[in-house]
Amino acid sequence: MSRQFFVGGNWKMNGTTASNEALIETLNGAEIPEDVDVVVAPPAIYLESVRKALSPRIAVSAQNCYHAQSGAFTGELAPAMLADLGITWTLQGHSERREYFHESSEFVAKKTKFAIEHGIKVIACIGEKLAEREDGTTFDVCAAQLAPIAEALSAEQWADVVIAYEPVWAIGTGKVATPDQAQEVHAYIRAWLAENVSAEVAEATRIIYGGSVNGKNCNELAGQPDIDGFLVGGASLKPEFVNIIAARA
Ligand SMILES: CCCS(=O)(=O)CCC(=O)O
Repeated sequence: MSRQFFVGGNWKMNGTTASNEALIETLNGAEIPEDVDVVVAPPAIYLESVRKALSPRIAVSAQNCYHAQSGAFTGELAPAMLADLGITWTLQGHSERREYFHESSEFVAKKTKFAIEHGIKVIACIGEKLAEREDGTTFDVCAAQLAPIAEALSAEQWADVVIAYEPVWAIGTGKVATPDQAQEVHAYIRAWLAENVSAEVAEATRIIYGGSVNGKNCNELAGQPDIDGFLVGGASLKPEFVNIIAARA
């Protein structure tokens, strides 16, 4: 089976109305290959304006959303609100939320399931810290982060999931995993899915790489058999994001 390439841009906590307008103009003018799904994830405050201004060829994602549709959850947003704005994706479990907001893998799984049950697809982020890689526990960490998600979802719900592998030591550092390093973990993740979910889910699920992807390293990474795309940070805020989208083409 060939999996549709997937390129996400995580704007994180960046942007102004002026810089967003300039980036959207670039993206709206870009020729996007038919065999690539493209999603951008602006900060929550800009979701509505970005959705309204951006070509429908590009989907829009939240960077997080809660496991409730309303209630006393100050600062959170609900899947229903995303759907109301035409937002079709959300990130879940980004390492910065695990680190700074102490999100457990069980909490990430609960939010992932709730989002999918309410019509929002999920980019589920997993990945090891530098110390865990140096200790040789990368696979154990990824397995521990995947297990609650596998426990929570039905096989059918995996159709609404993209897994983003993010070696935390490569995020925003300029250090990028080598293609071999990334491929090794992606292959492990796919094998883990085959063993713990199903062969069909393992084959169909996009596993994308995130961690200092840019216009220079994207092609070699895209050539790896189990790298089905990217979740791009800083470079997604620049015109070079268009080159990264075309990496597979
Ligand atoms: C899988 C998450 C990757 S991300 O969204 O943090 C972008 C990576 C980077 O900033 O280098």
